Formats: sequence, structure tokens, C-alpha cells
Amino acid sequence: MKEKKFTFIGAGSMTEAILAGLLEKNKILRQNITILNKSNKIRLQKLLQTYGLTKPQQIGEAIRHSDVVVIAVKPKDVEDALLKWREYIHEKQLVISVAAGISTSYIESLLQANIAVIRAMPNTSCTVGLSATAICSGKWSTEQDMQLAKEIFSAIGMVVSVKEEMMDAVTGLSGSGPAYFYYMVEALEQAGIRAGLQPDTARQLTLQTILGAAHMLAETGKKPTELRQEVTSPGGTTMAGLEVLSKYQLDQAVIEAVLRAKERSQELGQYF
Ligand SMILES: NC(=O)C1=CN([C@@H]2O[C@H](COP(=O)(O)OP(=O)(O)OC[C@H]3O[C@@H](n4cnc5c(N)ncnc54)[C@H](OP(=O)(O)O)[C@@H]3O)[C@@H](O)[C@H]2O)C=CC1
Ligand SMILES: O=C(O)[C@@H]1CCC=N1
Repeated sequence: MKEKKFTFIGAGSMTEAILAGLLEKNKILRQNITILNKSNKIRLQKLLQTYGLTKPQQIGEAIRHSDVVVIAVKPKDVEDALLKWREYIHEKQLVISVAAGISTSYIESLLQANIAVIRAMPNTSCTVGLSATAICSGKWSTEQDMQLAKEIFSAIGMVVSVKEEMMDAVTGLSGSGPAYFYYMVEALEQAGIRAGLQPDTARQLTLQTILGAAHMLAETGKKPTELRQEVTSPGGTTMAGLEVLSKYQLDQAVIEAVLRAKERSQELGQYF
């Protein structure tokens, strides 16, 4: 994989997350990376500068010589981007799309040739090598292509293969998932401050609490319910806090949020 040439179409958050993760893990060579966007020169320059990359003289030729083309533009921009660059994309390449809601068949139809397409749904934790990524195969992608996609995403987190009809559910859960936890952390920090702590102290305690809870889940083999019960002394503080969360139906809110995000992923893809 290390010798493979990559083009990223799109220079936004997701390209940066994947790129930062792959470079940090030394899985990709700077001279083998091309990044392009639509119009934001300042953003592109910043990205190139931050990661020590150069802009090719001929973008089309750089795409043509890539082994992997990653599509990381907003779902509504996939068509424009592919219509502009498809003449440089060919059957010896693998196209990986991370666009929410956009089917492999739609991308295949835009490419107008039997090109291997894999749809992936990572999350921004790629940046630190901890993404939860799901991938699914398109019509023309082979087992070898899936292996390459697995290799790429397992370098920056864990990977599962799913059927394409599951990709919207994955998007609602783990694609959007980091934001749910950040939202919770924002609320916990505010709560700590309201309770009288210094902002820095509230942030440190919150961060270590979420980190510790994640490690407990990953390393003890215990179920979340059991771990929750271990914290909750009868008549104690946790019980008092959880009663408030239950009164506000936090569990229902979370379920509704994931289902709505899944539905939104379906909506984003419905015209394509
Ligand atoms: N952010 C996330 O957590 C995740 C995002 N995704 C998916 O990744 C994709 C990208 O998201 P994200 O990185 O957040 O989006 P951003 O808005 O951060 O970036 C989008 C990029 O696409 C570029 N772009 C737009 N139109 C074109 C075009 N016609 N040709 C080339 N480049 C173009 C933009 O360039 P310019 O600025 O010049 O317009 C910009 O660099 C989305 O489809 C999203 O669903 C998937 C998983 C997680
Ligand atoms: O919010 C979005 O649409 C993208 C897809 C998953 C995470 N971010």
C-alpha cells in the first residue's frame, strides 16, 4: 500500500482526517498524494502546507496516474466533481467514496466505465487512527479492491464490511457519532462550570472521564449496563443524576437522533 498513489477530490474535514491519519501512521508517501478542491485556494494551500504536500502541474494527469481516487466532497457536489474529472479516471483504479447517502451505483453510472467503486463511511477520528469505518463493495470492485480499502481504513481505525443497504444506518451511528459525544462533552463541561469548577478543570475531568469510560468498555469485556450499575450506588449521587437523564428521556433522544441521521443519509442520496 505504501507505494500507492492517491488523489483526494475535496479538501475538507474528511480528506484532512484521512490524510492526517495515513501520514501519521506512515502508510502513504507525501510525493504520492494529490489533493484538489473546487475553488477555495486558501484552504487548499493551508492543507498542502500543513502536510508538506505539493500541487501537481497537471491535476488531470496526477489523477490519471493515481491508484486510488477518494471522493470526499459533499453529496450534492459528487456529480459536478465527477463530471469534471471523470475523463482521467479509468478501470485500473479504485474509487473510494465517503459521501454520505451516495450509492456506488450512482457513482458507477457517472463514471461510465466498469470502474471499481467502494463506498466507505469513516468518521473524523481517522485523524488519530481511531475511526470506526464501514465499507461496502460496488458492482465492479473485486475482493482485492476490498482488501486494499480495508488496508487503508484499518491503518486509521477499525473496519467492518457491510451490505450497501446498511450504509445509511452506519452513517447515522458512527459517521455522525463523534458529534454526539462532542455535544455531550460540551454539556458536561458547561455543567462542571455551573457546578463551580474552573473551565480548565471541568475540561480535564470531562475528557479523562470519557476516555476512561471508553477504555473500560473496550478492555473489561463488561456490558455498558453492568459498568453503569457499578458506578451507581443505591441512593447515591449517580442514581440522582441518572434519574434526571431518565426524566428527560436521554435514551429516547439518542435513539431518535441516530434514526433521524440515518433518514437524512437516505434523503441525501434519494435523488441520485
Ligand atoms: N465530516 C465528517 O465527519 C464526515 C464526512 N463524510 C462525508 O465526506 C464528504 C466530505 O465532507 P467534509 O470533508 O466534511 O466536507 P467539507 O465541506 O469540509 O469539504 C468538502 C470539499 O469538497 C470540495 N468540493 C466541492 N465541490 C467540488 C468539486 N466540484 N470538485 C472538487 N472539490 C469540490 C470543497 O472545495 P471548496 O471548498 O473549494 O468548495 C471542499 O474542499 C461528505 O460527502 C460527507 O458526507 C463522511 C464521514 C464523516
Ligand atoms: O454530517 C454529515 O452529513 C457527514 C456524514 C457523516 C458525518 N458527517
